[in-house]
Amino acid sequence: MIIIKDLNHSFKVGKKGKEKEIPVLKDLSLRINRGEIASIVGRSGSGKSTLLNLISGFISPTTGEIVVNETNVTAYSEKNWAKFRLDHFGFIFQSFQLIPSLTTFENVELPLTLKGIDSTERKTRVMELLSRVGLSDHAEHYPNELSGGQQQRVSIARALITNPKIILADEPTGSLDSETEKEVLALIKELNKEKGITFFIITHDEEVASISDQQFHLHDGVLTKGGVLVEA
Ligand SMILES: Nc1ncnc2c1ncn2[C@@H]1O[C@H](COP(=O)(O)OP(=O)(O)OP(=O)(O)O)[C@@H](O)[C@H]1O
Repeated sequence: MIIIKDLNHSFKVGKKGKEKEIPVLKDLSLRINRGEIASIVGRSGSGKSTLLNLISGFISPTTGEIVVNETNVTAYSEKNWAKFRLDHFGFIFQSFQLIPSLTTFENVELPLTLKGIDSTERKTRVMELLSRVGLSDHAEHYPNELSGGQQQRVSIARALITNPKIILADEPTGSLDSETEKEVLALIKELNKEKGITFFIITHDEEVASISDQQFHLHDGVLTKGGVLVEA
């Protein structure tokens, strides 16, 4: 579950001493319930990535509060965030962000290695998940030996391998043709149903938004659809 209360975010731009504050997110409140697919739709520059970066602690809000899975993370240090992120979130990106020098197996295995899981358990979990996303036969392939849709399946497996409760996805089908997009969206929907994972998806695309239980529209940093009054 993600709760955002009265969030404002400004960036400082310009030369030192002459900085200007540019407000990017304005009085934003929203609630994403456990197990739902929520999407945020908005034009380029509306503040979608900024919102995702705030929810995942890569930047801190100017004012307001962020609560993730019952934890108020607003004032978390980078050290706290690093652990929290690994325990609570999986990430999917438009450009897949697989490590080119690692095989499919190794890319999916990496978050488990970072968490200190032993190699026997890693192998079992990775192979189980590769089978679930239909890539058991491609475990030894490198990213450049896979199609775009297959690469996105690897990155979905990598996002799921630590059993996070929340997946944050930034334009997950933005690099895919429309057939492959449909397959990846169907997989996201199935995984959401099977595992009860919450998905928060940034998109330009109404097709992606259409698989969502809840849609937010962001326009120039203001929620024009889906904003709620969140109780203090
Ligand atoms: N680090 C930064 N410093 C200054 N301004 C920034 C920074 N990051 C983003 N911005 C500004 O904040 C606004 C929102 O950017 P953001 O990347 O959140 O939009 P977006 O909706 O994700 O766009 P896109 O769909 O193109 O990725 C833009 O005007 C951008 O120039």
